[in-house]
Amino acid sequence: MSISVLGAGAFGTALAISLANKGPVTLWAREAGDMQTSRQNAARLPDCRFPPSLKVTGDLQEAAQAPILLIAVPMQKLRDMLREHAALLTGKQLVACCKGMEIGTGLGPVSIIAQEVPQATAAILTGPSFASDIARGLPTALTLGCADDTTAKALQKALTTDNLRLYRTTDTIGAELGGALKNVIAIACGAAMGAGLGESARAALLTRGFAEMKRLARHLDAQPDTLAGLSGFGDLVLTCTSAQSRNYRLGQSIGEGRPFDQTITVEGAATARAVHALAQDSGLDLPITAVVAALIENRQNVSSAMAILLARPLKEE
Ligand SMILES: NC(=O)C1=CN([C@@H]2O[C@H](COP(=O)(O)OP(=O)(O)OC[C@H]3O[C@@H](n4cnc5c(N)ncnc54)[C@H](O)[C@@H]3O)[C@@H](O)[C@H]2O)C=CC1
Ligand SMILES: O=C(CO)COP(=O)(O)O
Repeated sequence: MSISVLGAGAFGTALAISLANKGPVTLWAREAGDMQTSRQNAARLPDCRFPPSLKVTGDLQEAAQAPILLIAVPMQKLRDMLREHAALLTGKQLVACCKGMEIGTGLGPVSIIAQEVPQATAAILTGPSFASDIARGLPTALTLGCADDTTAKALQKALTTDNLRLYRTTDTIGAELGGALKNVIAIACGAAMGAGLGESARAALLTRGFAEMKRLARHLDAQPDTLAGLSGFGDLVLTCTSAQSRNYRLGQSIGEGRPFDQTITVEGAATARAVHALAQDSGLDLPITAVVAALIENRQNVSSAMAILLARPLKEE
């Protein structure tokens, strides 16, 4: 079954390379020209050559011929992209590969697909994976979420490769929450490390951040167990401990008081604000998310944020 990837950033390109080692793949890029001639994505994934079975196109109509379309654009761009191209995407299996919650609605990618392309089947691919690891063929395990288990099984089979092992779940809300929220906690961990607060502080933030993730999952009727899987615990561990992560690096730069390149995709910054607003509306206690939103908006610095967390009432774990 042919597959296309829509969005040719680091992750879309990496997935296209990996899947093209198994069968034909089309990668849709808004600016396809350079990649078509150089057979690599020099800007996002330098030195990862495209296999011959990977076709790059600037024509979405051509890419949208495939029944399975992986969508790898940044979360806050997803709704506009779907809306603009809804006619081409209708009836397809749309697999969101982005991680985050939308500012203004607090919704994740599966819900947004359902709203914008109601005649499509919505799924999500998420979990611990750096684009360069996938592109280089290093072993990686991810979660495929789709509400319909029969489709989930078919997508799991279609998207598994020799190096990319997929587990599946029908809990799409849990799967998308895991990928979205780990980025917020990674910013907190990076900030603590950047400010020199130490690895014990990072372990505390990671663990209490995980408690927050499960709290929000319960509130949104997701299964807290999903958060203990690859999307959630797995991605939290990866992103909170590696300077390969852009979210972690943004946190580090906040902790060190350095500016950060605004052109880099850092999903956790918008997601912190989206989730903090959702928590405020529903009276949910998400203290780490609240201080990350405050750090992003320059309403707190790392030492005042840490003081807020440490001064909270003592409670049962
Ligand atoms: N880079 C990574 O290691 C991983 C990234 N992801 C997720 O993948 C998503 C994309 O991230 P990256 O590829 O890393 O970002 P990126 O910044 O490398 O690339 C984003 C791409 O989206 C394209 N784009 C933006 N708006 C578009 C639109 N309306 N139509 C078509 N294309 C559009 C841009 O041209 C760019 O090529 C994010 O949600 C991220 O969390 C998930 C796992 C790993
Ligand atoms: O999602 C990722 C790893 O699973 C990539 O993390 P960053 O977006 O923080 O680089």
